[in-house]
Amino acid sequence: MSALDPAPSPQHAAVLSLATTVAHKFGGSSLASAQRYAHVAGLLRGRDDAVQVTVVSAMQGVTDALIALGDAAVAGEDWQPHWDALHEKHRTAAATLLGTHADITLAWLDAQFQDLHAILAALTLLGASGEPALARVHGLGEVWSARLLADALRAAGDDVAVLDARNVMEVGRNELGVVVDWDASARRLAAWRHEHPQARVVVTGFVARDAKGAATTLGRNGSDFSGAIFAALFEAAELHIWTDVDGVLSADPRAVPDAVYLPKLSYDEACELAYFGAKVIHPQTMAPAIARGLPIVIRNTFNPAHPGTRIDAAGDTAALLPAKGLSLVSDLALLNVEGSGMIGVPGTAERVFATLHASNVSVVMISQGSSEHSICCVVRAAQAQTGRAALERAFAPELAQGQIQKVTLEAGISVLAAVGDGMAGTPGVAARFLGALARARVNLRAIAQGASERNISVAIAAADATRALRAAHAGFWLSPQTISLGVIGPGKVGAALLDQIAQSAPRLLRDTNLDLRLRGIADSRRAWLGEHDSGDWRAKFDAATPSDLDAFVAHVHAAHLPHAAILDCSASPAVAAKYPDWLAAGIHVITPNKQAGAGPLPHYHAIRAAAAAGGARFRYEATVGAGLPVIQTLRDLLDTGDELHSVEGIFSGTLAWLFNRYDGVLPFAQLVREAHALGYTEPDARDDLSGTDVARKLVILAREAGYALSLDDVQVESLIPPELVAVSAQEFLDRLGDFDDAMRARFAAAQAQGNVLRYVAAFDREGRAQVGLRALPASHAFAHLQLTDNIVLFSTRRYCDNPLVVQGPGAGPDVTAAGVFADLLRVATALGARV
Ligand SMILES: NC(=O)C1=CN([C@@H]2O[C@H](COP(=O)(O)OP(=O)(O)OC[C@H]3O[C@@H](n4cnc5c(N)ncnc54)[C@H](OP(=O)(O)O)[C@@H]3O)[C@@H](O)[C@H]2O)C=CC1
Ligand SMILES: N[C@@H](CC=O)C(=O)O
Repeated sequence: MSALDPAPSPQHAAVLSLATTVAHKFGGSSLASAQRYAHVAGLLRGRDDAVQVTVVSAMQGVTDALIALGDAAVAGEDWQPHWDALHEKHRTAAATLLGTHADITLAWLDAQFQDLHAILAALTLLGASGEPALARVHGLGEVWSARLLADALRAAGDDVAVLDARNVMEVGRNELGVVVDWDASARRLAAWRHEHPQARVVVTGFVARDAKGAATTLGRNGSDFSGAIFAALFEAAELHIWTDVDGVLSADPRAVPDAVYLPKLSYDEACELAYFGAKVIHPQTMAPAIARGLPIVIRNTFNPAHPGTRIDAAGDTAALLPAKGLSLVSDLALLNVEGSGMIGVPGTAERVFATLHASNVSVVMISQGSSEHSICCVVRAAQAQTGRAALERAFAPELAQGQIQKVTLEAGISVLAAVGDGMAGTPGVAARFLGALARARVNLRAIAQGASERNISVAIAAADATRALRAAHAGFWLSPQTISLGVIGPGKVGAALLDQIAQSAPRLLRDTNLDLRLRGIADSRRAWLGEHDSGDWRAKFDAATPSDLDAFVAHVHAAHLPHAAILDCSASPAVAAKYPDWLAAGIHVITPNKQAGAGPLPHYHAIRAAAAAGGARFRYEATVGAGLPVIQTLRDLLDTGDELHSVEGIFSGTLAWLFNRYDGVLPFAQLVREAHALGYTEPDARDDLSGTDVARKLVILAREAGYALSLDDVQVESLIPPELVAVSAQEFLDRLGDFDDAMRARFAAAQAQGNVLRYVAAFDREGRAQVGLRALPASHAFAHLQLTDNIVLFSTRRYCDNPLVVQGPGAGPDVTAAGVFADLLRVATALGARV
């Protein structure tokens, strides 16, 4: 075995090798003040480890202060005030922590600071040539920290040994970083242990010695590495890394507030997540633990009752979901070398990466298609220009010859990675990951998956990063599928919809993992914009402020949320005119407003085209038959290859209700007013009585069946007296009673023939469309409807002898809102929610 072998040899492990030896490592945030040292001491004393080895970082901020002191000394700047401050900080901490037991520690600290003073004075004279002394300075924080913690334990009555790692841990360096000389370190530890057999040992993190015995450090985050090394040297049963979080989360909680805590990870998963910025120890620091199969537990110093995240070889064998977590690296750039001269030529990849290596550019991700036409890699943004310049120099002859067409650099890149042992060998994981990103309209610049199948990484625009992270997190069911909702028109239908959402949202979140997040409500004059839908929407809307529709939609379509939907419950053509833009931007549109489905044909086509191109959904089931599945039934017939022969029925809840109730005695106008009050009519009841609303529904169905029908093509019988066509909606209701005689006469004539009056719509395959009042025999199916019942008869090639019938209540705020809500849930299902 070489002296610099990465794994500790068991025969040279420390003399005390007990299954109950537990190593602990506390970082600077756990040791930020006297109170925290006291807390850590109490935590350690509360454990029943047979042998307890505790590796400590410097007090929070001290290593940075020591580096600054050393730099100031080398630069010949005045370091004395900073030395004073650091000295005072430690004296104060010691005095507060130890109280009446502080004297000896204070004297020791004073001597330590005098030594530091002498080194700094020497560095001031030596300047840049004082590198070894600098390393000594940088590691002093751990020496002081170990003494403070040990003295706190001693003050409480414990027998504690302090191990200065500079006397034991011997390291060298190679191109990949620090290499431990396990044999030498183990020999020294055995000798030290012989002199210090205590069951409690406090060890300085971060610092070590080189082969010549000079002080050195393990570099940034070196204390974690120290923890793993000493856990291995002491042959501990476990290493507990104490930090300020409960454990590892499935994603950065700042970007994904719903990130979940992961109780178990395998070493491989921890390495993948750690590299991508999750709050885990650095992969390199885990190497000694991995080599020995030593479990690492990430724990929270401030919540020691929490079990934390356990990292070991097995990981979470009971995990049900394939992906454990998502991580994101930002501040990256994409370098691409592209050219037909690269195809089939061996050595190009070697040249690309050798060039980047020679320029000290670290490669984060690599992707090459099998055509070999281009090789792209992701690098740190700060190194990107250097990398591109180096590649252009290296490939200058090929660029000049045209064998390589270009070397490009694209800034503003992030890499998102899905990580999990369960991804390996599980078909569909990539589809789920990439599908979630596609539905959130995230464009992928490059993709990489290694043969371990444990990590799939995608390079994306940094601007999409948070949205992508949340979409993928929800796509793997690690967090709820979130849809940002904006409701336009909190009138009768809109209010009912808002009430239904408020009532159902908690259950949907709990049972189906769907997070319907109401973030805006607008009418024609004002809007409430917010972040979350908890609380009474009416109270929120009472506080609405003047707003325009564009600002409202921009808020709802937040970049950080994966999906957005506008629920338009107005009857406004101006709002419907915006649908193509919204759909093109990826916003789903769900509406009972017929102005789009039955509006001008070019506009209708623009809506369809925008939805098809952008991938956003346009759902408008509630426009025909309110909550009844009319459009969906027609779609199902056609999608399965049937042909529409005709459609006929009663499409107006208002008119159905009016003619079901009208008996020639009750004033017709009174019934119209009642229908309006009950919320059956359109905002302007003339839309119903004029037949326009029915004609719109017929146009919507005809268009669904593939006919380019417009409202002008429909033969419409209006029930509006000509005198009331141009008056206001209210005046119409007020004066309609003046014209009751005409309706009474019509009713009497029908009744005399044994008929009933029904307002009927009909369309046939020749494109003939008409709506109007008909006198039908009392035996007719349309004569036996109840209340607001609609009835729609589809005659098709399959349903030719007997039509397919959809029947039920076709108007009213509650049923209409339910139809809109059901459309929203269908969209959510298409987005991956388990509704
Ligand atoms: N009632 C029913 O049974 C059915 C209704 N529908 C459809 O549902 C929709 C709503 O009907 P209903 O709730 O009865 O109507 P209401 O008149 O009760 O509500 C309409 C809402 O839209 C708002 N609104 C109007 N114009 C605009 C605009 N330009 N921008 C933003 N908001 C606007 C209104 O607010 P304000 O004017 O104060 O700004 C009001 O809040 C209609 O399209 C209707 O055809 C569909 C099927 C059945
Ligand atoms: N006013 C309409 C409402 C539904 O579209 C009707 O009465 O049917």
